[in-house]
Amino acid sequence: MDDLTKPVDEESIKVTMEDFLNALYEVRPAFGASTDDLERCRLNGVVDCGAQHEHIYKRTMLLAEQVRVSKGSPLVTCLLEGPSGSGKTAMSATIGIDSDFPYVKIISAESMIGLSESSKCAQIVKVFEDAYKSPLSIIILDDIERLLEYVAIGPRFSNLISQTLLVLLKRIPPKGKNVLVIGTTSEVAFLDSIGICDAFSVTYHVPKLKTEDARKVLQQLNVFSEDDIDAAAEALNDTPIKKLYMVVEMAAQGERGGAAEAIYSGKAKIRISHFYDCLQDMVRY
Ligand SMILES: Nc1ncnc2c1ncn2[C@@H]1O[C@H](COP(=O)(O)OP(=O)(O)OP(=O)(O)O)[C@@H](O)[C@H]1O
Repeated sequence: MDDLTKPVDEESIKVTMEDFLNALYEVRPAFGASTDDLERCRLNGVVDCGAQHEHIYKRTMLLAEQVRVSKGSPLVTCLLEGPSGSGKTAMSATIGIDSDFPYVKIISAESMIGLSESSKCAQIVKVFEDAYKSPLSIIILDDIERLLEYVAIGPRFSNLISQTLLVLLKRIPPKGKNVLVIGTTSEVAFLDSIGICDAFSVTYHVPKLKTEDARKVLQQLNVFSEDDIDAAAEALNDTPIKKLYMVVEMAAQGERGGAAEAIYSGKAKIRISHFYDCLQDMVRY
């Protein structure tokens, strides 16, 4: 409004349904399980990745159950460590969703990009403070080494964030508030060296897939013919689930591209020779 002497056009200052909806989506509640964030960590859905993954999932769900009924230990902390791409974040997100806890938040480096060290600390503390207001909470500290700004050369990391995490991992929540903290890392030796591993009550190793695990995943994806599935699984021995998805997706495009739809709808299958070629291309990714 440039000219304040003009009569007010009432139509233009009315709040419309569109304004209301925009505001509603803009203001995100601090509480509640952030299901969208969690779902984004498992865009491929969830497939059965074999016995070891299943075992860790069950054990961590038991910890969530322990937190739910606990009177005496309001804080349980669990570290999932393993090679990059082995499925640690997806598993934590699945536990966050399946636990049905009223407050589930994931703290990741992506959500704090560009922030200063002290702002990151403040944000991490805020998530814990919010959790202390809910009777049951899960906090996922994703890729702890990245939260700590760890660089292998040096090695360098943020001592401020590391000290903050150490305090939070040991701070007992207020009476009647129970918290499960799940941390993930692919740099367990580094976390051990700065005492963060010791701050967790339990640590589980999330491994790469073995031949039989890869076979299970490939069977569920249903993109190879029965004759080729064993050979493909054999070639994928000791592969992280992330790499398996990547190579299958590449191979599903076909040699000339455009084959993915037919393959994922079950009308065609991936040619094993093309699959080997794609795998070879990904010696390191
Ligand atoms: N059980 C599963 N079913 C289907 N897809 C999965 C499963 N586990 C992991 N994935 C997929 O594999 C990819 C890598 O998983 P994720 O990010 O959880 O690995 P990570 O171990 O946390 O990796 P990083 O250490 O690099 O963070 C993701 O795209 C995820 O969707």
